[in-house]
Amino acid sequence: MEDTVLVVNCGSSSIKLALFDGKHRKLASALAERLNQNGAFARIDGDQQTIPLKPDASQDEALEALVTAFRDRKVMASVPAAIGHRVVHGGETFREAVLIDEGVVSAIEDCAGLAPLHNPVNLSGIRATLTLFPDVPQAAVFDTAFHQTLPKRAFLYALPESWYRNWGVRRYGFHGTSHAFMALEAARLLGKTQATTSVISAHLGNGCSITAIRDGISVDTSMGLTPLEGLVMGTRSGDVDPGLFDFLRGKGVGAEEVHRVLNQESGLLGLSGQSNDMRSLCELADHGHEPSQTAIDVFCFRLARYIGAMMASLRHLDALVFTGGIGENSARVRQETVSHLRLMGFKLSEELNKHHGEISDGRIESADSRFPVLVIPTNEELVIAREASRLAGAADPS
Ligand SMILES: Nc1ncnc2c1ncn2[C@@H]1O[C@H](COP(=O)(O)OP(=O)(O)O)[C@@H](O)[C@H]1O
Ligand SMILES: CC(=O)OP(=O)(O)O
Ligand SMILES: [Mg+2]
Repeated sequence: MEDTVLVVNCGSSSIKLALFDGKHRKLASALAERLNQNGAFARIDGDQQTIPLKPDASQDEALEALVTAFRDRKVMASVPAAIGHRVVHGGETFREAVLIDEGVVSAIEDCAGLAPLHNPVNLSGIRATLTLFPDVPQAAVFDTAFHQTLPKRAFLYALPESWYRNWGVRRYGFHGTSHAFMALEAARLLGKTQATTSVISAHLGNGCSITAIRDGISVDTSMGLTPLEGLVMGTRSGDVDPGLFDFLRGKGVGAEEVHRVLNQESGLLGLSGQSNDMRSLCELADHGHEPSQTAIDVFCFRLARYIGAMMASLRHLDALVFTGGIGENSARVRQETVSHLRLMGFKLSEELNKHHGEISDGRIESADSRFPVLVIPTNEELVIAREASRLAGAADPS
């Protein structure tokens, strides 16, 4: 058996697959998109050829096709030594990554009510690889695990206490794998240990969340019971007044419809009326499309407010960190966000913000900024691979 590790990130309409060698260097990655719709496609990154898929292929079918393509193209010569899965919601059951057995599968099923868009598809990925590789140890790595250190004052809603006790209604937080990686990488870049590093980590991808990390652990975060709370996202609204539900009921719009719109038709897409994709919105705004500029403005202002809010959880701040597709790539979003934070002493260097990849190790603040500001590429797959091989190694009797 080769000591490769396969990482599976099964989303509601996509699968991301990555293969690492025993030293956790990425050997290959692949992507299947638009699953369960009429236009599914898949490809190995860096490969022009697409992988044939049925137009309405499911997660299981796509996963099997991707694994077969890895084998056919000799990317994966034999069965992997370990498999790691991203699982979005681990509730309060999972404080850390675990090896998957029947009990773990049923506990993940129990958490599905809290993440109906994510956990069922994560489980279908797990079931598919259990069928394809029945003898390989498999680990579940939870988005929520890193946030299990939140203090009560940060995770409780001001709701009847029995809702928490009986039904687990509390703030859980997500993107923990990415935020944990930011804690580790920021410490490395700043020449410190994780246990003494305090950062505010902004993960801005399709889903967006921000976390206050004090001395290496998560102490506050913007997402809540579900990944809908907090920042403006691609199609998700983030924070709204819950009074909205009652108000719209009076207009004949039921709770289910409001829920659907808040998740799928709001955020950047809802505000711009055009796209959930920040890159497209920046282009549209450059061409004078006002609703797109408004969407960017609301996005950045909400983010800046949350950065201010996260300060309440820290004793000192080593850096503000940007990551995720938007955080890593959009100098405009970083600039507009930080421009709201002058009073707190954050200031960017225009030059470094635009060209940090070429001329600095990710630092983009100006010389007179009170705090460092970093851009760090996230690597959730690497964290999952490390966790999976650690757990598989621990399970291996040899
Ligand atoms: N150069 C860029 N400028 C602005 N936004 C970008 C750029 N590159 C990527 N993005 C944005 O990043 C977002 C996707 O982030 P990503 O982390 O890849 O998402 P996911 O959560 O699906 O992993 C999209 O809104 C995309 O437009
Ligand atoms: C939890 C969450 O929002 O995940 P994603 O960003 O992958 O949608
Ligand atoms: Mg990504």
